[in-house]
Amino acid sequence: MRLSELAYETISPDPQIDGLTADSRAVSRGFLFAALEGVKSDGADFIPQAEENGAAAILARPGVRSTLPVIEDPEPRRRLAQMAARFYPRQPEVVAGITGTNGKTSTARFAAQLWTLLGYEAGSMGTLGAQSRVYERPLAHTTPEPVTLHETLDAMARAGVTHLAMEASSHALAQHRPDAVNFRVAAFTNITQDHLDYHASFDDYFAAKGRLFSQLLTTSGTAAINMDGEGAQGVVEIARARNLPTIQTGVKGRDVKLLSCKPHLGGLALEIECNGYVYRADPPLIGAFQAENALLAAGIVIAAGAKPYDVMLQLDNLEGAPGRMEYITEVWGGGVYVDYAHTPDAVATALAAIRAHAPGKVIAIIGAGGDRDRTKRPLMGEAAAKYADTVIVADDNPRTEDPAAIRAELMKGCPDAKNIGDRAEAIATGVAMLSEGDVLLILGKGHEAGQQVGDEIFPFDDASVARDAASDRMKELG
Ligand SMILES: CC(=O)N[C@H]1[C@@H](OP(=O)(O)OP(=O)(O)OC[C@H]2O[C@@H](n3ccc(=O)[nH]c3=O)[C@H](O)[C@@H]2O)O[C@H](CO)[C@@H](O)[C@@H]1O[C@H](C)C(=O)N[C@@H](C)C(=O)N[C@H](CCC(=O)O)C(=O)O
Ligand SMILES: Nc1ncnc2c1ncn2[C@@H]1O[C@H](COP(=O)(O)OP(=O)(O)OP(=O)(O)O)[C@@H](O)[C@H]1O
Ligand SMILES: N[C@H](CCC[C@H](N)C(=O)O)C(=O)O
Ligand SMILES: [Mg+2]
Repeated sequence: MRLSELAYETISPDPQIDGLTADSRAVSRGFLFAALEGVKSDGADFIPQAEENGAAAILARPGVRSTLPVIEDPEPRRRLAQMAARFYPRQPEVVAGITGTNGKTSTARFAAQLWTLLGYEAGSMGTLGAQSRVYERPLAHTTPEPVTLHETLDAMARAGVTHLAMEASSHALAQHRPDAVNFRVAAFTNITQDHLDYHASFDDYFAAKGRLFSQLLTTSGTAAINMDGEGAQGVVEIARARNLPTIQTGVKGRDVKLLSCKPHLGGLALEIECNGYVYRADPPLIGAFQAENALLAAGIVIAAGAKPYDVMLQLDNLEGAPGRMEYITEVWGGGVYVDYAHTPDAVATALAAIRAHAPGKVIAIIGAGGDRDRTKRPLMGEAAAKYADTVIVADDNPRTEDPAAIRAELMKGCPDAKNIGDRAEAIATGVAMLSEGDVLLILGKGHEAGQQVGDEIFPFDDASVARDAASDRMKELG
């Protein structure tokens, strides 16, 4: 493709472009290099390296110099997204974007499952990677940077995926990563505190999420909104200002209304009103909050054109996402579960929810990642102290921070907690406390397969460590 076709402007000379990237280290001969200002460095400083690696053109903010043809744009991130979408032009026919602090991954998986059950070739993209029956790819980000994003969308569409549910993280929305995706549906789970290390204020955080509805959702699109989620009203207002139809779900929902939710040992007994009819469903999902995500997923699928009746009949068949309230093993009549709660609201929600599935004590392991929002740590500790009978504070991806200091910040909210940095030891300690009817809920890492210390990632999987600890404990008990 010529630079002029990629950039949609007349330019001379007009070189052939064979690829594009925002990382000078990934530049090959014939590539366009997008020089972007980041948090740590300025991509413009790497133009000489890109030139040396054989770049054919540069995209940069006005005033940046190079010996190569330069496409100047005051919003180079958005322009890169548009170029990536031209370079990798295919997208699944229906793409639903899902934003919110908690529940994106679960909702994306549920929507993809519902579409698949209805006979569509469907997929999901997000924290668990790009997944579908016909195409899979691991991803480093929940919402990848635009080149990887459009390469993946293109590959999925070529493989036959027609319906895709993808997570849109607030970082991605603030950085215009998904700006060139054709969103037919935009969905909102909730907004509570997270990522205040990156967004200057809570209002900024909401504004980033709001972009999905105010700017990225197409004018013929529909907003699906979990009305029980914090912040839902703000999203309804954005949709109203654009005259966009909404599908409102949840107890407070108008279109897919939750009449009752009764958690039992193996799942959730739901009563739902939709389109004038009442439906009963009993999906094997743990945690009443999963009903919000399941109904929002139903709202997405209905917004994309499926018949409400067909969708409602499939809710029984939903399966939880890996690492989200996932049952792992049993010890002495007590259950061990793994969950991905890493915000104050998620810790509170997950622990409150597990009670309904646990007649005995609730033991929680919590941790908080390094190089992330520090102000959420004591609040996570407080939530754990409030909703669990016993709390153990353990390490969770300390990254470049001092793990003991992170734990001390968590402990401010739960001073009576046990402080056990080593995560395997913390899990073994939790397992040893279990008796009949109790639950150990290991929070924060969910599906993750590693513990990041400094720049190194050591293999670590909560589920398999818990299984080993449980089998050791059972041997010990004879
Ligand atoms: C805060 C954030 O989102 N940072 C992302 C951002 O980094 P940055 O702006 O700091 O980049 P930088 O290091 O300053 O570099 C600026 C530019 O120079 C380029 N560069 C840099 C060095 C070099 O030698 N050559 C070069 O060209 C970089 O590629 C970049 O384009 O751009 C980088 C390149 O695309 C990303 O890898 C990086 O993600 C970091 C690693 C990250 O951890 N991001 C997380 C917080 C994130 O995005 N998370 C959300 C989900 C969060 C959630 O919902 O829970 C996600 O969608 O995954
Ligand atoms: N609707 C909800 N309301 C409150 N908490 C929820 C909800 N759904 C999920 N959670 C909690 O949030 C955790 C993360 O869920 P999930 O992975 O689906 O969210 P996410 O938004 O994709 O998170 P991330 O931003 O890390 O990708 C769950 O493990 C659970 O503890
Ligand atoms: N997407 C989230 C994941 C957090 C998971 C937790 N295990 C941590 O490392 O903080 C983030 O990057 O903030
Ligand atoms: Mg996610």
